[in-house]
Amino acid sequence: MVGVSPKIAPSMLSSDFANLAAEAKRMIDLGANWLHMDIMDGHFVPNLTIGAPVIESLRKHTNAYLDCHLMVTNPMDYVDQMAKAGASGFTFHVEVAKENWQELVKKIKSTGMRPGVALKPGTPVEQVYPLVEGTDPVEMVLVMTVEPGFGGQKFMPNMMDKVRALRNKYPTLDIEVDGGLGPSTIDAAAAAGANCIVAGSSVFGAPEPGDVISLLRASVEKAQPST
Ligand SMILES: O=C(CO)[C@H](O)[C@H](O)COP(=O)(O)O
Ligand SMILES: [Fe+2]
Repeated sequence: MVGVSPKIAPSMLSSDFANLAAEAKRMIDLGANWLHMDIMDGHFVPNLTIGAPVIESLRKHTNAYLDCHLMVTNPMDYVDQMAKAGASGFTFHVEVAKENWQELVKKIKSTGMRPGVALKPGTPVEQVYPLVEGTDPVEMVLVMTVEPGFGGQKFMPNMMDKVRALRNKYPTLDIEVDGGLGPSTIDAAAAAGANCIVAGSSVFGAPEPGDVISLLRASVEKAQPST
């Protein structure tokens, strides 16, 4: 398998929001590649988290890649504000972009952010193929391995069929998995071909978060030795 490099992305949803800058620095110092930022609007999902003002505040304290996962009903409304705030990646959900994904991807790219598309557990993987193959393709697919909305849920192993299908079709695509990833589930995700690993509760809840980050990376490297 032609692999792509591992990116370990602690989900800051599980961090201490009152100390976000320090938590971000701690994760990067422990070896994280990206910081995963969960933006929720209380409408697309039944939870409300952070938005552009928090990204803007955090950006003043870190140069890290901010991997923003937009769980919102109207992603187009967020592009300019997230770009201005300093987001690095902008991953929207395919379920709310069936009509306007081409325009949306173009707009994300025009701001300099990196476009990605996410899909919920109930969404067939075929729905994202046109977005990967378009003239303005997305650069990452995020496969949700829990129902979006909350951290700390149980990994859904049957989502690995989607990851395998994507990896077989797109050997160099960044494929991210999000939800319930940790030491007991990473091998399944890595073997299926995921290279971008989001992990919230398993990292922040560990006595030694750095050990979990290293273990996640080692599993991806072992499964994809060409990286
Ligand atoms: O998008 C998300 C929830 O919708 C989070 O990124 C995800 O749940 C990470 O948390 P954990 O690793 O604890 O499952
Ligand atoms: Fe997420």
